[in-house]
Amino acid sequence: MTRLYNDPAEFAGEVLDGFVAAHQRWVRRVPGGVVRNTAKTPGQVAVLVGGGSGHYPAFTGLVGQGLAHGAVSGNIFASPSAQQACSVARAAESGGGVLLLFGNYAGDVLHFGHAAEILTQQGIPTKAFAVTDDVSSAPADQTAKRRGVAGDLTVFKAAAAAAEAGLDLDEVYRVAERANDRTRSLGVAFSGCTLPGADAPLFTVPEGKMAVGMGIHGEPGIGEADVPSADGLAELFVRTLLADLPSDITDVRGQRAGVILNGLGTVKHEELFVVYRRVAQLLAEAGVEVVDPEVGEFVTSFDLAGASLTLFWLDDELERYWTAPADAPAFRKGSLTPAPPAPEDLAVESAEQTVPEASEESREAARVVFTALEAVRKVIDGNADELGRIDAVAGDGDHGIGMQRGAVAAVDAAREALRLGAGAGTLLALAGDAWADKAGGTSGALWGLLLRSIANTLGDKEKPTAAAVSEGVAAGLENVLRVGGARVGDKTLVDVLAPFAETLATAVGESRGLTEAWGRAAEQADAAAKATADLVPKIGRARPLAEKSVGTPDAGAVSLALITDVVHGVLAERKGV
Ligand SMILES: Nc1ncnc2c1ncn2[C@@H]1O[C@H](COP(=O)(O)OP(=O)(O)O)[C@@H](O)[C@H]1O
Ligand SMILES: O=C(COP(=O)(O)O)[C@@H](O)CO
Repeated sequence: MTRLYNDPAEFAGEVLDGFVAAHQRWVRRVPGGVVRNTAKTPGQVAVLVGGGSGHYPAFTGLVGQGLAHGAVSGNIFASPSAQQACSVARAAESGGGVLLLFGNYAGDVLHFGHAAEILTQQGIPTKAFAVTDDVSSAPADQTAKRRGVAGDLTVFKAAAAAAEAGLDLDEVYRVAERANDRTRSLGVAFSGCTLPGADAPLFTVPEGKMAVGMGIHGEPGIGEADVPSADGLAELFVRTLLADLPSDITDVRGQRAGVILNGLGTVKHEELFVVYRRVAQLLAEAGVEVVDPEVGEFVTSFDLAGASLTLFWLDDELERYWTAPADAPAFRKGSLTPAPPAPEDLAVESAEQTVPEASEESREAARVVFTALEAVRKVIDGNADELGRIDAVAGDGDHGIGMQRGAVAAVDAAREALRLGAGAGTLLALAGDAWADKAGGTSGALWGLLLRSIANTLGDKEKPTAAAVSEGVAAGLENVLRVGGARVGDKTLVDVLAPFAETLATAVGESRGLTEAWGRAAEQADAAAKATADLVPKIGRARPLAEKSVGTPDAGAVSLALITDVVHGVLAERKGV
C-alpha cells in the first residue's frame, strides 16, 4: 500500500519537489525534470535519462557527475512527453549534443524519439536509445522487443562515463549500444504494487507463489513458481541469465561481469544480501569474475515485493566505464573532483502565446471544436476508472488517468486559444500539443499526433468541410501507423481508427454531410472496439501477456470509440460544422 500522499494526481510533481529540495547539491528543477546543479563542461555530450515516475532512484536519483546530466520525469508509470524531454535537454546540453536513454516502452520510444527529431532540427544533435535488458519479455532472437528494467543503470552508467571521458555523440551512442548488448536481467515478484490513491494493487500474485519475469510496472510475469528459498531464487536468477548470453560470449569461464541485485520495492537489503551470498558463489563456481557488484534499490515499483538480477558482461572498455567514479543522489562510486556549482541561470524562456489570424468561419468552427473537446473530457472523466481497469488486465492500468490528463490539458489549451481568437486548425493543434505534453505515455503521443493531423487539414481560413475532416482523420491514421508501427489486428487503437477513417471517407464520398458520415463511422468504431476483445495483442505492453488479454477489449480502442461517439453528439446538436 502506498499510504503517504496528498492528491494522487499531484503525487509525481510533489515527489520531484521534495527530491530537489533534499538534493540541491546535485540537482535543480527545470520544466520537465531535473538537471545537474554543477557547472557544465563545454562540448561534453549531455546524457539524459528518463521515464515514468514510480521507479526511484530511476530516473532522477541518477543525475550527477559521472552519471546523467539530467532526467526527464513523467507521471506515475507513464513516459514523459517529447516537450518535457526537449525542455530538459535544452537546460542540460553544453554544445556536444544530447543522448536520450530510457527503457524500451512504447510511450518512451515515441516521445523520446520525437524529442530527438525536434532537438536535432533545432540545431542540437540528439540521439535516442532504448534499453532492452529484460530476458523474460521476449525470446533471445527478438531482443529489440525486450523491456528495459534494472539494466537501465549499466547502460546509463557506461554512456555517461563515456561522455565524461570526452567521447563524441556517435561514440557515446556506440558505448550505450554495446553496454545494452551485454546486459541481461530477470525479475520476480511476490506481491503487486498499489499506486497512490488506489484501493487495490495493480495485480496480485497468489499466496505462496512468485511471478517470474515481472516487469517494473508490475506487468504480470511470464510464469509462476512456488516462492523459493533465498538460495533457490539466486539459483533461478543465475541459471536463467547464464543461459541467455550476449552473442559474442560462448563460454562464461574467465569472463568479468558487473552485477546488480535490485530490490523492486519492499524486499529488504538484508534479504537481498542473503540472496547475493549465493549469487556470488554461483558466479564464482561458473568461473565469472564479479566487478563492482551493487546490491540495493536501483529501479523500483512502489511497494512491489520483488527483486531482479542483472549481469553486465564487461570488456576492457565497458569495465573502465562501469568502474568510473560517479556522484549522484542515489549512486556514488569512487571519488571525483567536485565540479563547481552551476553559475548560470537556467530559467527557461516563456514566450507570450499568439495565434495566427483566422477567418470568422474558422473561428466559428473553433467554438464547435472546443465544445467537442469539452464533451471528450466529460466522457473520459466518466469512464476513467473502467478504462484503467481494462488497461490493468494486460497493461499498466494507467490508460484512464492518462486520457484524463490529456483531455483536461487539451480543453484548457483550447479555451486559451479561443480567448486569443484562434481558428479551428490552430485551436485543435494547440489542444493536441497540450494533450501529448500533459498525458505522456503511448496514447498521449498518439492522440497528440492525431489531433495535430486533423488540425493541419482544417487550417484557419476555410470553413471546415466534411471532406477536410475526413482527410484529416485519414492523415491521422497514416501518422499513427507510421510512428506507432502497429497494424490492424495488433489489438491497439488502430483497430478502431482504421475502420472509423474508412467508413467516414466512404460516407463523405457518398456526399453525406459530416454529422451523418461521422455517425456511421462512430457506430463502426463502437463495434470495432468491442471486437478487439477477441484479439491477441501483438504489440505494446500487453504483448507478453497475450493470452491474458483475450476476452477484454483494448483500452485505447475503447476510449477512441467513446470519443467518436460523443463527438457525434456534439455535431448532431450543432447540425454539422
Ligand atoms: N504502437 C501502437 N500503435 C497504436 N496504438 C498503440 C500502440 N501501442 C499502444 N497503443 C495503444 O495505447 C493504449 C495504451 O495507452 P496508455 O495506457 O496511455 O499507454 P502506456 O501503455 O504507455 O501506459 C493501448 O491500449 C493501445 O490502444
Ligand atoms: O511507464 C513508463 C513508460 O511507459 P509507457 O508505456 O512508455 O508510457 C516508464 O515508467 C518507464 O520508463
